Amino acid sequence: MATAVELTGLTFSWPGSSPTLDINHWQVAQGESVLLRGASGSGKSTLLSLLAGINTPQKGVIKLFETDLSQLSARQRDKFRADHIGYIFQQFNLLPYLTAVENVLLGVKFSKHRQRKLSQSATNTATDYLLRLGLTAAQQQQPAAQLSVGQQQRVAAARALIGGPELLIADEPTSALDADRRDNFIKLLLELSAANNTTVLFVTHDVALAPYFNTHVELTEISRAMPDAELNNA
Ligand SMILES: Nc1ncnc2c1ncn2[C@@H]1O[C@H](COP(=O)(O)OP(=O)(O)OP(=O)(O)O)[C@@H](O)[C@H]1O
Repeated sequence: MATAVELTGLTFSWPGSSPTLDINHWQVAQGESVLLRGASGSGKSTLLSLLAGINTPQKGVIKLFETDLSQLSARQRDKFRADHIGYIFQQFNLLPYLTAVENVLLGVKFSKHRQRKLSQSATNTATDYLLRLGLTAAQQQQPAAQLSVGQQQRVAAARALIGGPELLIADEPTSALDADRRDNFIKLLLELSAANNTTVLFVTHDVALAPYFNTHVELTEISRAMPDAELNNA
């Protein structure tokens, strides 16, 4: 099976700190759905930011679908991210004055590659995803700032999924959802991902989500670094 993610000899430190991550080797196969767990402060979001090319490691190689990110300029990394990665951030990063639909459309706006993968118009896809995620037609036309936190979370998911990115990175995307909505959300997210052969890396503290994923990884299993005090009892 083709490899989606491959990390080799990777270390990353924030300025003035001991290494947050020290990963000898880790790989994820294409189409796999990975649940990534770890204590608070252990470096999960840091790892995701490296995979998305937002930060770069001091040492080591990050390959995504055979592309070595270190060989790309910052601009090329931005393009690579826009084309191939859907990212659901912990804080969603929606534009507050744009409507829910307009926010979702941002997911394909900067990528011809993702536009070409749409099977219907971008707007129809956006409204279809939002409807399936439980936002009414009226809610879809509201500015993001007027939506509840749980609704914003689902808008962020639709934006990440539109245009079938090869890799979906999700950082605690269910924290604001109640149990019913969370289960529907995760099922739909994985269903849409599987339909597009999207590889999923999903960070959560919620153990109830474990059965939905085919691979479970604890950050300390792949990274030797033991950063700050919060890890002492991990
Ligand atoms: N922008 C930053 N600048 C400096 N240090 C940072 C920055 N972001 C994170 N860190 C540090 O890196 C370490 C790992 O943080 P990170 O956010 O990756 O952990 P996490 O596992 O995602 O935590 P949580 O589960 O609480 O979200 C922490 O010690 C944190 O203080």
